[in-house]
Amino acid sequence: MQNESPTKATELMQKAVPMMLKLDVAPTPYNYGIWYEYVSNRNQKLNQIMDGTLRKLGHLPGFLARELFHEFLLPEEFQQGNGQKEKLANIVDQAATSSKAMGKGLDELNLVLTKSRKILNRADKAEHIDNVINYLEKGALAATHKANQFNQSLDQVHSELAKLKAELDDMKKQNDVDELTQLVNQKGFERRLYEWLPQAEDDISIILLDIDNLATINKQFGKRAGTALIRYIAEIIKSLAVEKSVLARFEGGTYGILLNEATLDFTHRLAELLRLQISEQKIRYKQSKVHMPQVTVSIGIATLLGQEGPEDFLKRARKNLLRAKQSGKNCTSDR
Ligand SMILES: Nc1nc2c(ncn2[C@@H]2O[C@H](COP(=O)(O)OP(=O)(O)OP(=O)(O)O)[C@@H](O)[C@H]2O)c(=O)[nH]1
Repeated sequence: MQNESPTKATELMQKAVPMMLKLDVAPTPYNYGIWYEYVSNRNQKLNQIMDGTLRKLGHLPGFLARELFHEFLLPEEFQQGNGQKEKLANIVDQAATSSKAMGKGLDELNLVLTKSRKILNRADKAEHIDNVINYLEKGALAATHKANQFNQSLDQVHSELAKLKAELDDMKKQNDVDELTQLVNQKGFERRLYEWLPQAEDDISIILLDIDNLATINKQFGKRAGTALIRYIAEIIKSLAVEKSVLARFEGGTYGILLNEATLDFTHRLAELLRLQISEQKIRYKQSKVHMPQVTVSIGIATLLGQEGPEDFLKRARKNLLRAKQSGKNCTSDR
């Protein structure tokens, strides 16, 4: 569920509640959540499934509502079960209770209106009209009271959702960080790649960089030295400070750099700059006077082609990295 403005949320609720009442849908948190999403019309797949089921069965079974809620409304982080899920379910529960009350209020108001119409049809004295006016006034007042309560509860739901969203954003950030280097991890890199691609207007490029012979370095100088080297290369990558980029470490000595507004030519030059900078480093062993042998990296680059999807794009960069390794290492390959 997105963080709507109160006006928009009220609008959606006012659409969802009558539909739920018409189809006699139980106001459970799951139902409330998916019907709210349904009327927002922003999730085509969910709407298709719901339309298809309603066509076939005439109603939406409870178990399906629960499954749809989990599949379409709970982001991955909520599903990891760290209290967020319950918090969200409570919020939905709270909103469902107030939407039920609002639904009842609307029903009562409808009843008042129907009765008033009947009385008016038969009214032939001024005092009848007076009675209808009083009756309508009372009905409208009661409905306004319920609507106010409903709006208050919506405000509360919104502030709680905003809190939850901030918690979730923090969690996402923490989940995306590689502890060793403080760069983004592979999952974070891929997440950005999936976010960037659909709205890509300019050239998007990937640099995949891998330390050459890390296994040998580990063997010769120890794993701690190898790990220190992984951190050191990460610092060199950070020092590039390229705008609109995502700097990541995947695993071992492999790094990924995602660049926005970067042509193949620019990316190639940047990759070569990095490669040369790394190969020129004189790295001392355990802060002694002994230097490690020259440390080199191999690089594969790729620039997004037309309608290419994120997986194929990344696969192409990996292929080019492999080609660089197979061409004798310490070089950059873009095909
Ligand atoms: N020191 C250290 N080594 C790691 C870490 N993670 C993975 N490795 C090691 O990195 C090595 C990577 O080995 P390979 O993938 O064979 O690559 P390589 O030896 O660098 O050889 P090429 O990539 O072909 O140049 C493996 O020996 C892993 O055990 C880490 O966090 N620290």
